Amino acid sequence: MERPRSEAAGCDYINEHCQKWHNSVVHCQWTAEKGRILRSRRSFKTGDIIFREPPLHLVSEQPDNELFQRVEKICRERPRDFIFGALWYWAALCSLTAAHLPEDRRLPPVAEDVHKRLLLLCGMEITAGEGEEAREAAKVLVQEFQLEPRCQALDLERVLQVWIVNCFEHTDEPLGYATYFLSSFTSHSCFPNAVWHYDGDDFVLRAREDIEVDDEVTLSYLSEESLMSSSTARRQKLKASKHFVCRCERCVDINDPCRGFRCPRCSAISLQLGAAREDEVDVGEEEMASRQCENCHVELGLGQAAMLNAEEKLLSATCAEMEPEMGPEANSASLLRARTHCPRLNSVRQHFLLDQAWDMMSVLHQRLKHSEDAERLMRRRMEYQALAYPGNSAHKVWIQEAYADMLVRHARDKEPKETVTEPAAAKLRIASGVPMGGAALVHFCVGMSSVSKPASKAAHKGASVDTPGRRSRRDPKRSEASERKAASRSPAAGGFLMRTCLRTRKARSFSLPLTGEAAAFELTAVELAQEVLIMQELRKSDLPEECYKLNPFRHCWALAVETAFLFDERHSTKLDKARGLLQFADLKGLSEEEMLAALLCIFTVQWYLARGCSNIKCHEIEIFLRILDLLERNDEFNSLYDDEVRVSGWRYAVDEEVSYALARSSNP
Ligand SMILES: C[S@@+](CC[C@H](N)C(=O)[O-])C[C@H]1O[C@@H](n2cnc3c(N)ncnc32)[C@H](O)[C@@H]1O
Repeated sequence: MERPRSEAAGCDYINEHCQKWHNSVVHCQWTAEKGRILRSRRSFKTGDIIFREPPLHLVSEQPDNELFQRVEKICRERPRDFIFGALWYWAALCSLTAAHLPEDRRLPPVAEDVHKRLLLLCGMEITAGEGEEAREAAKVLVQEFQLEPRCQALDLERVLQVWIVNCFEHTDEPLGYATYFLSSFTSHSCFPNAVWHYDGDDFVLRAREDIEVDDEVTLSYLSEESLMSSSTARRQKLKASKHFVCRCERCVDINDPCRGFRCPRCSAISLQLGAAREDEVDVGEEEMASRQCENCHVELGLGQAAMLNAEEKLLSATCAEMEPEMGPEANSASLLRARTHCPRLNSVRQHFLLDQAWDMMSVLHQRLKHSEDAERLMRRRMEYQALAYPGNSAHKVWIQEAYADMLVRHARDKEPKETVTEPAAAKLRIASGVPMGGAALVHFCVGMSSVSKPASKAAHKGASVDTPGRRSRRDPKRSEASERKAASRSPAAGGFLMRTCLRTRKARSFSLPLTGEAAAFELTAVELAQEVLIMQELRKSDLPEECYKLNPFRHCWALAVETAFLFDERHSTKLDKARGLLQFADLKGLSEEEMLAALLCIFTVQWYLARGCSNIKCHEIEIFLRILDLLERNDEFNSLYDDEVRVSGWRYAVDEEVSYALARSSNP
């Protein structure tokens, strides 16, 4: 009798595993469209941890190991057969069981159950069929390491495929790869409701949007930037790298807000002419000709379709032409050409290629000191992106940050530097919608900490944009560390640095219980203080000299000033409080870390409240209250203040503001 599909696909085993280790928070299910998927068994709020799991298997380069050296040598000598880096093959060799290995066991074996779970990742139990054959590389390695008769080339080929499809880059030096079990059954979506990050070795999956019971849990295999491109472009990318056609809700929508065209007949912007349908990875001219504009309902026709295609190609060529000129030595010839071409593109509208062109054009404009043009293009990018992607997006925030930085830079170019003080700069940032350089922290420290900022095209031509690759076949030569280094040199790298720190050293700080159980609260004042130190780094270049004079809290002071300006009407009170805190710390020897931490929290919460953000129930408030707890218990601190400004007074004020903001957000 044929086994039920779910059992054949290992779903029963996966669900038992999930019950044992993850309290059945998700349920694995077989679907004809996507294979095994995970459905949520409970609801999650944005930022909540869905589950965390340790690696199933970790493998690193071992430059001193003679066996690893042999693999490296073979890779060097036979590049046609060994198309991946040596670590991929080493990982496969290190994934065999004792039963596969020769008696001498010089290769480290894995336990039987680890091997079984590794094979399940690729659905080997389902797919391994007759006619399956190992490739040359596996055959060569089996011979080289004398693995036969215990291990056949096909056995090695299978574990190699497991690594290729399911690998996460884990460490930089030495380069190390990891596989995870449950996480590997999460489907991709171009509108994902989850996001992952590391916490030490653990893989942590968090809600990126609110998730309801029975919702499928998805994450993005594409970079944040790629999520801004058209359904056809996204599908092409996934097809090329992961060999499947995406059927997520954005890809199957008959509207594609990333590939809009102006209808040649009625002039309205149509989002349907270029949207992918069914399993299309491309919408050819003929297919487009048969499409109707959703506004005038007239079929496009071949002639008009050819014109739209020609315009799109011209735009694509213009982008390609500009890209090589984005390095530091760039001249403005490509800008002149782009400026000539782009206005001719009357029909390409609400289109991701335009967004890319504006990106490069704004950088070039900036270099030529055409500040108004540069700003205008950034605003158009923000408009495009607001429509293009419907949810939380790190990419949107990066662009806003870059725009805010640009406004400040331009103001300082125009006026004597000292007149654009930090408070004035803060005001400019407010106008841009992102008042503080660390806005990405506020929005994304929970949900988006796994997402790297792509290196600026202008500063780092050719830097990878699809990072970090979930299951990506990354070029192992380009380590994450080198990308990070490159990106940190770019002008708008602040958010990136911050996220990188969160992801690598500090992810733990943000694994806060959003439910409010103080016992499980893991954040320490020192960890928060580290955050402030990162902020200091980001801000050094921006701060006016006088801010630095207030040693030892100079950067915090500048932050205080800036924050105070976010609350114009309460300016003096906040400033006084900040000053009081600093004096207190200075005189009474409260640890610098605690003070810095308190300040950061206060500012973050204030910022949040000022924006009337409906999400305020989340961790910022908890951090703040926790710090207040610390301070409240400190009698010396309290004795310095009269009743009005005592910590308990602050707590009361925060409670009030929280209720007010909550009421406002539910009653706009
Ligand atoms: C890492 S696996 C996820 C688990 C997989 N469903 C399984 O059963 O092993 C990635 C594979 O899942 C399927 N998949 C994931 N997301 C998909 C999507 N949005 N549309 C179609 N197929 C998808 C594709 O077959 C893809 O190669």
